Amino acid sequence: MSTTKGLEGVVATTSGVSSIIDGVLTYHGYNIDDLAEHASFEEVVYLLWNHRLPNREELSTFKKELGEYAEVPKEIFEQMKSYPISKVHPMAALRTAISQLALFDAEADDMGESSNRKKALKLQAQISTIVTGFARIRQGKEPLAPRGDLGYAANFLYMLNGEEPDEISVEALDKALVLHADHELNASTFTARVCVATLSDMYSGIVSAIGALKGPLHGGANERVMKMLSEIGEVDKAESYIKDALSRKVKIMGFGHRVYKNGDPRAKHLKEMSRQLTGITGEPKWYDMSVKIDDIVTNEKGLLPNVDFYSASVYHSLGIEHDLFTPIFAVSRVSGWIAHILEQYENNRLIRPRAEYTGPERQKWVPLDNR
Ligand SMILES: CC(=O)SCCNC(=O)CCNC(=O)[C@H](O)C(C)(C)COP(=O)(O)OP(=O)(O)OC[C@H]1O[C@@H](n2cnc3c(N)ncnc32)[C@H](O)[C@@H]1OP(=O)(O)O
Ligand SMILES: O=C([O-])CC(=O)C(=O)O
Repeated sequence: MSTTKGLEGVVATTSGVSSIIDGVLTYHGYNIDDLAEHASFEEVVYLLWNHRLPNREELSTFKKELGEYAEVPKEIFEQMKSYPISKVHPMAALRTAISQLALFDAEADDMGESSNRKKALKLQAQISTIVTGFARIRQGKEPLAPRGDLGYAANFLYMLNGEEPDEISVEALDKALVLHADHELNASTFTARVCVATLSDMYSGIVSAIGALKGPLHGGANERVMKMLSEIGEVDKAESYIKDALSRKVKIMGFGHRVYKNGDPRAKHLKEMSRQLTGITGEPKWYDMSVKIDDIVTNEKGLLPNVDFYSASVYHSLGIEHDLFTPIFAVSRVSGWIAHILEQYENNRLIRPRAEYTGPERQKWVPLDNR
């Protein structure tokens, strides 16, 4: 048996959802640069689930459906109020709430195609209500009912802040959601596929994926990037901070990637958004500091920023609390997880690789009293 640590380079499935070929990312064949420029998040979700772009009427129906399903059972919020809320990370709250959501869905274990499609809509619509509801509850406020007349990104910001967002914020969040929606067989998507390949239900797949996304080597990196920027505080302190961290072999969050060795194509879009938004908020130091760190890490280690690096200063500029960065990643990525779960169900086989045994052999049983 041969092993590849971390399954690097191992092709574990076929997929028609998204591709990374020669450093180019596509969702169902559409280049991420085109989608970032032209597509709304709802169009991207439709594309990922239906393998084609919607026409005007289909898009309008799809948006309406997302609006109709966005309300969550009141018990979800009642339960949140009983969490030890000051100590609960929003990703942990999200993981629990999505699991709880399944209890209120009579069709949770129905594997029929139309039932799965309905669950997909519910999950995509309700994850936004859950993340924003938790953010409000921990501030002592009541969650807000979703507004079906707003688009997905606008409704998220409305439910978070309690006021209609400005156009620039909506556009920025919408683009960030587009950029995070899917990414081939990343760790959380693989987790979701492994889970549902046992023919477990969609909610279980999403709960598993949230657990994987939460880790700092994956989606959890964006919050840590902002922690690092905040610790550095000023642009002229960046160089000594980063060089010191590198000399101590500390990983710089938001850099490096298992697949991209010549740069993550999403990073340039987020970099430009960071430049614009930090200019608008009058806090260009976050962008300047990020660029400085980018230069140092590239020069010192040859590592380039991934999607998590500039998204930190983008979300910060939108006034979003730092521990909500990864939940927002989940709000977007649930679309990709669902697309992969549907694809897995369509052509399923249990995912069960092997492990090369490295433990001791021929051990002799020792009775309890003799140990
Ligand atoms: C949405 C996403 O999930 S994007 C990724 C988000 N995660 C991060 O930003 C966390 C920081 N980055 C990392 O930890 C890694 O680059 C990962 C997890 C993204 C990729 O991991 P792998 O492909 O396993 O690369 P691996 O960790 O083996 O790194 C190879 C070498 O580069 C170094 N390296 C990789 N990333 C970094 C980093 N961010 N800072 C410093 N050194 C790094 C490693 O220490 C290792 O060095 P060594 O060979 O001297 O031991
Ligand atoms: O693909 C990966 O390994 C991580 C990543 O960039 C993502 O999930 O967006």
